[in-house]
Amino acid sequence: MITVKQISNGTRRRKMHMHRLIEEGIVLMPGIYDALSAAVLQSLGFKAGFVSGYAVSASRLGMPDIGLLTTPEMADAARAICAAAPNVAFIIDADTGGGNALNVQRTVRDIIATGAAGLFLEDQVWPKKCGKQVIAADDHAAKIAAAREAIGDSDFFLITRTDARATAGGLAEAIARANLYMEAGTDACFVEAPPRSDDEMREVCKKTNGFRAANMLEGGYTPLHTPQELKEMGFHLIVHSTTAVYASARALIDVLRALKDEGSSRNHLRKLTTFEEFNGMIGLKTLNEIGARFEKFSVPKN
Ligand SMILES: C[C@@](O)(CC(=O)O)C(=O)O
Ligand SMILES: [Mg+2]
Repeated sequence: MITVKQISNGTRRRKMHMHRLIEEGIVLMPGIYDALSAAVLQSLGFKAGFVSGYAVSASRLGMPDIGLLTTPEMADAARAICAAAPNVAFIIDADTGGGNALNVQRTVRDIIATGAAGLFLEDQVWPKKCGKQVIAADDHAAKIAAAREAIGDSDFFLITRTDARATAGGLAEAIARANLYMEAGTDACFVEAPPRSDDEMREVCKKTNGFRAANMLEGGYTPLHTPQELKEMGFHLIVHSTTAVYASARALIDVLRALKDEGSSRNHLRKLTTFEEFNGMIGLKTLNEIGARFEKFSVPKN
């Protein structure tokens, strides 16, 4: 097992929250996209979650993930999400960080201020193109160094994603980039776009240094695996970026179609949460208790 000490270079010195979660076991991070999906995640006891650009773009803009969602919009979403589920460590999908090294530093500071535990920074050309293109490896390494500088002493975890697998350089280029980015100061790498077989996934783990993330994208090229299987391959973090947003869309389509067709929801109540379950999930009881304490409050008289 890789230890924090082994992957630390001179600029990263202390154990962060995410390092502790990794040491407890492989970290499963469902992708969520708003305060409600974050509250569901927390109510189920997840310790970590991923704020997916794909899902936030869909839920906030009703648009595909093609670079239309802006970095401040993502920070705003992250703020609401972190406030709704303070017990969960969230990694925010910061895409390319909004531009050059200066934009990246501003993005890092903005995202730290949301209360998030870390972010993803990818080497794609911005705005994203159909057919992936990546910026020069050294330019992205410079953005990582800039992000590391902005992180400073904050308890904040940096995951760098490379999309070079889908370009002419293929898997070898993606692996070389992942290792360069580790040298530049990232905490973990994520070779995306994607490892297309178990053999490629194992090769990524064998040939890259540091912590590794895998993305389990339903309907994608990468085979879907359990946490145990991914751990045995050598991964440390698992992102399920689309599971929750696809599940929500499925549930909405099914129940609203039934309502449209039948004019009533009465035959479909099992597909809905109950009033009690829903209120419990968003903390009504606790908030009522706090409210009641202050209703009875009076300043003690000497
Ligand atoms: C992880 C992702 O970036 C989707 C992807 O490109 O694989 C997201 O936004 O959830
Ligand atoms: Mg994304």
